[in-house]
Amino acid sequence: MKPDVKICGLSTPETLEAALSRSASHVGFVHFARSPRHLDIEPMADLVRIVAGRAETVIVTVDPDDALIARFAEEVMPDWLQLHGRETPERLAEIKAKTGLRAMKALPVSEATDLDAVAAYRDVADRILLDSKRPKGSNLPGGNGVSFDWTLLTALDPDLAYMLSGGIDAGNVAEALRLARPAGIDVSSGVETAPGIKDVGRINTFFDELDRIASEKGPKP
Ligand SMILES: O=C(O)c1ccccc1N[C@@H]1O[C@H](COP(=O)(O)O)[C@@H](O)[C@H]1O
Repeated sequence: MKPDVKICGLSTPETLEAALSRSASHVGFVHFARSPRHLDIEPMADLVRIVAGRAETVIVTVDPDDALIARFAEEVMPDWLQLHGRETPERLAEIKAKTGLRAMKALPVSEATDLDAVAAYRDVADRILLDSKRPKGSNLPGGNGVSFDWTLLTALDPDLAYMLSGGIDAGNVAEALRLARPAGIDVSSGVETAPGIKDVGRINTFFDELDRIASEKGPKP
């Protein structure tokens, strides 16, 4: 089955259109002040309006308080909140109840035991996102463009439909899909020319590679 493809950290109408025209299943917008991809509520709402149902929309945020989640729900109206902080399973349930939005919980992975956290979240999160752990020296919990050892994921319950992120790009997505078999992949730095600068050419190259992978898997005459 074709994986979901989320292009994250979009901030311009041109790059958003590029992702939509190549049938991204999800498009993501970051609200985190320290991020080079940070968008305030109003510009984020403008981009979500452009999407107009052509893909699922995701706000990426970190430990949001109640006032912020209320603004997301009322002023941006995305389909999903991606929670990339230290939100507990209880807080996740509370955020879902307060907003009525679906929640994707990012869990940081660098070693096998990090996957133990999946059990606590899988019943409350609508999707688990397995991302690389923050590298030393970075002040961002995600969007660092680094990958982790995807062979660790072979130990996961095969029924877990998770998203994979962290340093995925056109050069390694075939290997990511082969080793990790995720239900979806999530890409940000891998389609940028510099942190926060998405590139239409790189977005197209990424989807070209996905098309190539799909054609290799297609039925042989
Ligand atoms: O992109 C950011 O700046 C960011 C900030 C705070 C939390 C998460 C963030 N990004 C998310 O991290 C993953 C992996 O990104 P990458 O492909 O390794 O650059 C992805 O979900 C981003 O949206």
